[in-house]
Amino acid sequence: MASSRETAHTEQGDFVLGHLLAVHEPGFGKPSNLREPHVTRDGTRTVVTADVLDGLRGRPRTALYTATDGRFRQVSALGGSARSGRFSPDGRTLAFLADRAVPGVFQLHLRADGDLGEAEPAPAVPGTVEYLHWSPDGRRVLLGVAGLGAELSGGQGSGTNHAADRAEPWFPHVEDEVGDEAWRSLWVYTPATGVLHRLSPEGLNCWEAGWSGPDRVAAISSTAPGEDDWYDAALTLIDLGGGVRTLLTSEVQLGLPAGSPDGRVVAVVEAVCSDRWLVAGDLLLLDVESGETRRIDTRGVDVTRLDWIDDVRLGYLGQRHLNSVAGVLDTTSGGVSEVFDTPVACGGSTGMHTDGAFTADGRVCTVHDSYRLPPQLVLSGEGGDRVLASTSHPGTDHLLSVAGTSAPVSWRAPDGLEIEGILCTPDGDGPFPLVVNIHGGPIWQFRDMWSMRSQWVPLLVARGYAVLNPNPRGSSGRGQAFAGMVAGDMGGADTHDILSAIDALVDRGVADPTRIGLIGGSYGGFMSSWLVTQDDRFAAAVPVAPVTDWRSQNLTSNIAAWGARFLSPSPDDREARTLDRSPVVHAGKARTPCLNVAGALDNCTPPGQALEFHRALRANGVPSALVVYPQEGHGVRGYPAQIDFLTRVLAWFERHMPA
Ligand SMILES: CSCC[C@H](NC=O)C(=O)N[C@@H](Cc1ccccc1)C(=O)O
Repeated sequence: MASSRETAHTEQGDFVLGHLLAVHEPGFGKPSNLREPHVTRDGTRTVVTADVLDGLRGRPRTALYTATDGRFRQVSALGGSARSGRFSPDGRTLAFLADRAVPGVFQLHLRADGDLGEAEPAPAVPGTVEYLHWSPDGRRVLLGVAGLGAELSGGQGSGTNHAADRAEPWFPHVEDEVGDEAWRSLWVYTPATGVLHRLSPEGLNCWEAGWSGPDRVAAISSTAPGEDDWYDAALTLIDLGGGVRTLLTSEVQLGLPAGSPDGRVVAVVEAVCSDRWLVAGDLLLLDVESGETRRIDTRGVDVTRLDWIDDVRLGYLGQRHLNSVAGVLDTTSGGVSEVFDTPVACGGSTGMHTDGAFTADGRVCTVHDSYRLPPQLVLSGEGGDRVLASTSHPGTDHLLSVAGTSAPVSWRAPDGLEIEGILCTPDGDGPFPLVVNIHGGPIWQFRDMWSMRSQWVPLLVARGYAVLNPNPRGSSGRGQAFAGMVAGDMGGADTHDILSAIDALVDRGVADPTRIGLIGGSYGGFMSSWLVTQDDRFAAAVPVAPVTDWRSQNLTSNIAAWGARFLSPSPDDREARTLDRSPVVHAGKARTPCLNVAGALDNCTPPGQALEFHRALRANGVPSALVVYPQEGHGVRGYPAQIDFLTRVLAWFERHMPA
């Protein structure tokens, strides 16, 4: 095992570094993960955001690419990062976000067709632009702007935007009245006049918005800017004069607002959610004049993306069981026709959920990836899939040569409910030592994705471990009733969904019952800590960014109110649940060696959570190590921290349950 002071020069350290270099070095400077696929309505031009690693240091920058003649070509050569490319409705101007002036602070840039020079920056907004949308008439651009003190969601890495980076090292962390920099606002830029103006009024925090006709915007907004306030946000309509009208509130969460080009209908997704911007659920249509709401039958698809093709046709993408689905809804008749239904993850490896954009004739531009398919940009339609360009290179070939294979699996929970997942196995016959990789959220979903979205999965398979990626109740893709089963029962029935998976894989000869391990981040970190207190079969566990004590989590997290409500919807038994679902309270029952990992800058699951469980395990004589990365938030994202983290993960499993 590596010492606490260094990870270099261990066998695992050498292996991890060699593995990462073999996988990434051939791709240095090239597009790797792809997200935000976009296409002109005539289908002739595409743009996509890609991660670009220049070396194993820091975090990847992002760049914009288009696909021509089967290859990716970088769209803009501005320094820094660029993302969120969107063509104007006539396809002639590309708008995108770039942080050329101040790293991490994104501003709007525009490049017109036939313009040989670099893109021109629009006037700067006070903050960083998170997303942009062209108005349906192409005259204006809507900008979603986060103040530099606005909180980031767990999926964004937690912490705040940039205020902390600018402070001197001696400067204290201050929590006081909410300042202007904490808010999210909407701005409108008119390219023809060069005028930029703020649209949303003071006191309205706009999390997400889209146009509703050329003169109004549909927004998900709340009256306070804290991360917890998102869970109660309403759908509002804001006109260009700043007038605000509430269209819809919900018992659960609302997201992905998108108005029809003529402004008569607003589409929105209603879903039970655990994390901001991770929205997968029911499609609702609201008549703006009458306020009448229709729930659309999308045939079991949890909708994750909306794109109006014209005033009547609404394109949507989403997830059904383990598949990605795209369809077109005729909003007049309510009929849907599906464009594809595929086991390939469409944008899942980085974009969290299925994503894509539609052409006028109903084709879909999306990113295909699976455990054995490096991400590629694809245009899909009636004639099948046309691959526009692929991110494969000798490094991805190397990964495929060591990463084994993936397959969908299912099993029955003790109450008879069928649960699904993706099993990754090394070459050869089992039984294998098994690591159960538990996803975060809890409302999210594993699909068959490139690396299963974590470098540790192919790394463990390369060293002889099978890795099960389960979707217990509470996961997306099975409808809102299934997702909602975890609300009010975290660590309840989902515990048995995972234990029954292990029983099934042992029975099937896949897993060796003496070598079962756990790993997971965020909610997956909670479940990894929780499971070792509920069952003694685990040989090793690596909880990352976990919740281990709901009482202190509820006092220190920036999503404390969400946690309390998800523990129990009824305040009456919340106190009892806070105790009996906290791993620290049950640490005396644990026997499993745990490697507890956290980021010092994590506001979502603060590092004290990992510390508490580590100390509680030690107090009970259970082998435990604590690793806190000083520059990381929610999850371990930067290099060289990732090299260190992966080395410690591998060393922990190889020490306690060798393959
Ligand atoms: C993919 S699940 C996303 C929701 C999750 N929140 C809580 O469970 C989350 O924010 N996950 C982040 C951060 C993370 C990654 C790896 C290990 C720990 C945390 C993410 O998956 O990027």
